[in-house]
Amino acid sequence: MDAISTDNLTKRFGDLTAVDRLTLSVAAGELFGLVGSDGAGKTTTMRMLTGIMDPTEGTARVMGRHTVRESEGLKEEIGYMSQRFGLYPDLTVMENLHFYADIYGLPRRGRDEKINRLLAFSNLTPFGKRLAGNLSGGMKQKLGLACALIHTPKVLFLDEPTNGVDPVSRRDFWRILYQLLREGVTVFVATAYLDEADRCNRVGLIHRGKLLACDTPDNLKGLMRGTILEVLTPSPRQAAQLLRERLERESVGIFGDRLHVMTRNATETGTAIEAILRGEGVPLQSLRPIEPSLEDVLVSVLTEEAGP
Ligand SMILES: Nc1ncnc2c1ncn2[C@@H]1O[C@H](COP(=O)(O)OP(=O)(O)OP(=O)(O)O)[C@@H](O)[C@H]1O
Repeated sequence: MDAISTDNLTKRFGDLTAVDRLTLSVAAGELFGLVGSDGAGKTTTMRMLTGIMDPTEGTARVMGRHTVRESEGLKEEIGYMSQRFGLYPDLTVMENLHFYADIYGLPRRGRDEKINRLLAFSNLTPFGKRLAGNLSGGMKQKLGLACALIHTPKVLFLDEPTNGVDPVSRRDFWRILYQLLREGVTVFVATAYLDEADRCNRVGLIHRGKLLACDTPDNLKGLMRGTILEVLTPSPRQAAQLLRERLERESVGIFGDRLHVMTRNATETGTAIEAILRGEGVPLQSLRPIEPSLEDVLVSVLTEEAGP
């Protein structure tokens, strides 16, 4: 049985179609990433999958339960960490966990053991008595996760869980997610970070409510039509501006200190890049074709979607 399956799941707000005929399935034990920029429809999808919002059309099932007709039973099966997950800043870490244990009606017997296990699991044991409001961003995130796991859900929904969290805490958070996967939990994570998407078993690219592509990160990279040329120069911004002005069909992105130029004809574009930069006196340190990243794939899929 699939852990999650949707059939033409659609949500409209007036004239706006926030989620547009989304059909996908996620196998039990899978780590699935829903990737898209702000406003793409990730949160709305998640709200429908968790039974918080009814779809306008279409259906979804999670662990076999219909998200509208069986929303009560559904809540026992799932954990949901929303973007503004409800931690109580005036309660301690421990008290927050007890509060969620009460909400989910966890039996008294075994409750302390469960809470201690979750504290250890999320590396929060030394902070049990600290007020949640005084935790760092990364620790708040981990406490939110621990609260979402209090009733041992089979499917975990995470809406941009590491947004605004420092890179070390993000890595830590993902280590915890992998541990959950080993325990057989299915994880459905929405993210705008493409490096996080790369860690998922499968990824769905969503844009303006539509699922544009859905596959393993490697297969998605295989969708790229064309080549990425990596340009290394001490003046990436100036170079990007020049290349955007002069190259007609190619898209130019800045990735840290280097540029990615997406092209259908690597030889011709390579020669053009050299000539443009030389002509303007911009030094070129290196120019080479590279493997596309998921970010390149997203740009390429979106460019095609937008049309010529
Ligand atoms: N309750 C609502 N009423 C009207 N429009 C809404 C509502 N909720 C979301 N939208 C709109 O639906 C679209 C999709 O929003 P959604 O929050 O699902 O996107 P998202 O991919 O999760 O982005 P973000 O990361 O910014 O939350 C947006 O245009 C948003 O403005």
